[in-house]
Formats: sequence, C-alpha cells, structure tokens
Amino acid sequence: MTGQGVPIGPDAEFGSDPAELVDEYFDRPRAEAAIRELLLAAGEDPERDGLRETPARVARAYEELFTGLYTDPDEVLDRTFDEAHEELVLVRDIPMYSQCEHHLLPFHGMAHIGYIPNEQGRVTGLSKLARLVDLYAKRPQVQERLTSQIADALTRKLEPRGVIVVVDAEHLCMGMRGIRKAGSTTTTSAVRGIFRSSSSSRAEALSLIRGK
Ligand SMILES: Nc1nc2c(ncn2[C@@H]2O[C@H](COP(=O)(O)OP(=O)(O)OP(=O)(O)O)[C@@H](O)[C@H]2O)c(=O)[nH]1
Ligand SMILES: [Zn+2]
Repeated sequence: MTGQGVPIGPDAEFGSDPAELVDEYFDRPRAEAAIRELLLAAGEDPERDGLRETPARVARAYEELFTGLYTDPDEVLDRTFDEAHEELVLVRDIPMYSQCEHHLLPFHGMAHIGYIPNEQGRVTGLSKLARLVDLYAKRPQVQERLTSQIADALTRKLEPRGVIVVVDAEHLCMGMRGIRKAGSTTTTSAVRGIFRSSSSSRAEALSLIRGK
C-alpha cells in the first residue's frame, strides 16, 4: 500500500493547523509496526526490556523529524513587511538537521541565506529564514533539493532582487557506512535573480557567507 499523498509542494492545499495534518497523515501505528518488523528482521527480540518501547519511541521521533511534510512554507513567510532596505540581508550559520531520502540517515550542517529585497523593501522576520530551513529539512531530503526549495520559497513570497542559499553538510550515510569518509562535507548553493546574473554580487555574498 502506498502513502496517502501528503500535500507537499507549492500548490499543496494545507489545513491551517500543521498538528491536524500530522494526525491525518502520519500513521503512527504503521510506523511502530514497521520498526518492530525491522528489529525482528535484524534477529532482535522486540519484547526484551530495552526494546519494548522502541517502536513507539522511534515512531514519535520520525513524526517529529518529518513535520516539514505537514507545514505550509508559504504560511511561514506570510508575515512580510516593508522596510526601506534594498541592500543585502544575510543570515549565516543556521543549524540544519535533515535525513537523506536514500538511507534515512542524518545529514547535518549549516545553512546560509542571503537576499536583496525588492524596490518596495519587502522583508521577512529573520527567524522565518531559520523556520524555512527547518521546514524543508524535516522531510526525507537530498541536499540539492533542500537548497533550491529554500531559495524558491523566498523568491515566491518576497519577490526579491536576488536570493542566495548555501548549505554545508556532512552526510552520515557517507561516514558511518558505505564509503566511510567521515568528516567530508558537501556544499550546495542555489542562486536566483541578481546573484545569478551578476558575478560580482554573487562573489560579495559568498565572501560574506565565508566570513572573509
Ligand atoms: N546528490 C546527493 N546524493 C546523496 C545525498 N544523500 C545521499 N546521497 C547519495 O545517494 C547515493 C545512493 O546511491 P546508491 O548506489 O543507490 O546506494 P548505496 O549502494 O547505498 O550507495 P553507497 O552510499 O555508495 O554505498 C549515494 O551515493 C549517497 O552518497 C544528497 O543529499 N544528494
Ligand atoms: Zn544517504
């Protein structure tokens, strides 16, 4: 049986309350049964003391780790305001925890978001940028998509002159298993508007992101 079709994406119809959507779409008993099966498949005894509560715990944990599936990105950015500022706004070092959709193992690091407001000076609260990172991170993800989804949501809602998003992350699927290259980091970027067309604007933003 496939999933129930979680309403993600820019055209999704969201209810007003993410908690209701979690209840509607996250099937906790099914997640618990799956974790129990995984333990059995590994030859473990899910009834032993330490594991008895584990399926319920893991289901609750994944419900939290996937809450970004049930939150409307446009709503996060709903409260914009006009401020006579047409220069760069840059938030660096936003901690980011996600999980790769290939292995469901964590990838984590820092996101950096910059934008230049449009001529009306439409800006959003700085915390909303961090909320946006969280929202897109708390889904089964790949780093490239996470990066461009953040850039596209900002472009859609703020209609800024430009957006630049850089994500630096370490993937545990490359560290604790497989190729086992612990400590290697992956950098992805998404540039829109003036940061795409003007190499000097892009270079300036990148040097600020890198703290140079
Ligand atoms: N592009 C990209 N790749 C990712 C991301 N997260 C994990 N991967 C990669 O997804 C790939 C999945 O490759 P597969 O060959 O299908 O799976 P696998 O046999 O487990 O691969 P190995 O990790 O090489 O053992 C791996 O190369 C991972 O490193 C991501 O965010 N972006
Ligand atoms: Zn992976």
